Amino acid sequence: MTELPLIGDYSTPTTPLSGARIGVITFPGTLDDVDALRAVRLAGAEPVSLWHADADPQRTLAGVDAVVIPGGFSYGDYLRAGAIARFAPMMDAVATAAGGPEGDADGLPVLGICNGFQILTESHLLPGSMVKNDHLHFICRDQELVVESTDTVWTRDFEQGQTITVPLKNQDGQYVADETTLDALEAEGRVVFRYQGWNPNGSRRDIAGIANPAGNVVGLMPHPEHAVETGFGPDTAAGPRSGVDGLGFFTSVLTTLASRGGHA
Ligand SMILES: NC(=O)CC[C@H](N)C(=O)O
Repeated sequence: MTELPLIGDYSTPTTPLSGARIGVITFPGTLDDVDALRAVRLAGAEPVSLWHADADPQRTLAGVDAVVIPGGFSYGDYLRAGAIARFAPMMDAVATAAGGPEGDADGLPVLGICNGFQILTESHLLPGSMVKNDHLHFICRDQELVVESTDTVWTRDFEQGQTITVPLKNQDGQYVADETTLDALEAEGRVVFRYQGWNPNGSRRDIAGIANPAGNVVGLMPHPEHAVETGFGPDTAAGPRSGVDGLGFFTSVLTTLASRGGHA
């Protein structure tokens, strides 16, 4: 029987280190930071834990090449999911390093997963908003997504039109925006993922994930960091829990960083 690495041990050296350092922000109420750190390590980068209330966030961010804002219930989802976390000192520094709402193709790559996506919309780094699922229930399932855009730093290792399967688990997963914003997202190729087969939460135009104008900031509701390791991902034809489609997010950013010609 194949021996599996320990859950929670995100430092297990299964892949050579690329030299890149990728930070994962923890807020009070974050749940998925350890899985995100492990995904970073499995993709071949050095995982770096970041604290939301870091006393010198600019300096800390200068030491990482990219940032993941993970899932969970930051501040208990009080007020609205992500609405309090957006005021964290680390988020101010992330907004600046990422280039503000327009972004910066050479700026800090930022991936917001689920609660991280909610924090990015609340921070106005991505347009629109997340509201309660239309059926008003928490949902937890493996979800098929279509990759609509590979023109972002987090999706370039995928193929346009590719179907991937990653877990989805949330209560506030319905993506909403006004028609003008939705039309602009479509026209600018910034709809990065759409739900396939079934819209699990009533999201406008089946949108599961979007990018900022520069493509360095991406947010999505499903959880790629839970589909990076055989034995723990979604079921596939290759066997139970064998899905590793989420790994492409983390290798994509490494491809981007390598093409920039260096790391922090
Ligand atoms: N897994 C998550 O990050 C989901 C939590 C999120 N706050 C929600 O809408 O339920």
